[in-house]
Amino acid sequence: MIHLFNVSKVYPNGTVAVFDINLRINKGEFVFLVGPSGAGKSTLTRLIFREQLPTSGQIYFRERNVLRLRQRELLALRRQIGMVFQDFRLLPRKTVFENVAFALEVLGRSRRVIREQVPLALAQVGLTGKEDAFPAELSGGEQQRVGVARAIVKKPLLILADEPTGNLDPDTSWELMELFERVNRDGTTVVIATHAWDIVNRMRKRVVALENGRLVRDEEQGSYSHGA
Ligand SMILES: Nc1ncnc2c1ncn2[C@@H]1O[C@H](COP(=O)(O)OP(=O)(O)OP(=O)(O)O)[C@@H](O)[C@H]1O
Repeated sequence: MIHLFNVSKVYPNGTVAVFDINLRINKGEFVFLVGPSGAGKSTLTRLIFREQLPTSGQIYFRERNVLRLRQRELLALRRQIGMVFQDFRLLPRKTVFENVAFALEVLGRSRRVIREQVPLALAQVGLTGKEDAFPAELSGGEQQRVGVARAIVKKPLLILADEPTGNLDPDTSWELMELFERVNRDGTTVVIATHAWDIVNRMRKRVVALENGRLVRDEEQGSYSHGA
């Protein structure tokens, strides 16, 4: 599904954020992208979402070269990827329902589809009954579940989460991981950038480790040592 060939990213200030990465992620996989702060995890997720362009190398999403997409194809790519962020990025003046609905509105979905799909997504993340609440009225864990509902409501092929538990306590983090696991069991590919080593070690999933922008380890049922 995702294929990176010799991908490097050098920011304009000269920082080499990602260096010569080769990586293949297949449909249906659950992958943790780990590494210390500054290792290049966020940059890699931004490259896959094509929010950033690599300085060199090639990136394919479903056999399409994402560097050669026209505007329409770029929108199609983003429709197939649900992003989840550390800081939730909810719209504060919109309710839970409206936040999730917005993801479909920007895709031009009809009101009928929105009325049908938003409650389903909210039920999937366990937020039925919270439709009319505003983000500030929710706990961090609930806000992140809205973030996940917003990502899954588009029925993406891939969920790309950047440090999704960074603002959550351990119990809430676990609940979120169980949610990602359920989404993955239903067939969605899940890639999570994190330095939550305790969660990674308990989940026993594929672990791709970055250090100083380099891919240093790629293991099935991998682990991540504390402080690494
Ligand atoms: N827009 C930018 N301009 C210049 N340098 C950047 C930019 N974004 C990131 N960097 C640098 O690139 C390197 C990789 O950063 P990145 O955010 O990808 O790492 P990370 O592994 O996600 O870190 P963290 O866990 O702290 O989020 C770091 O040295 C960072 O300072």
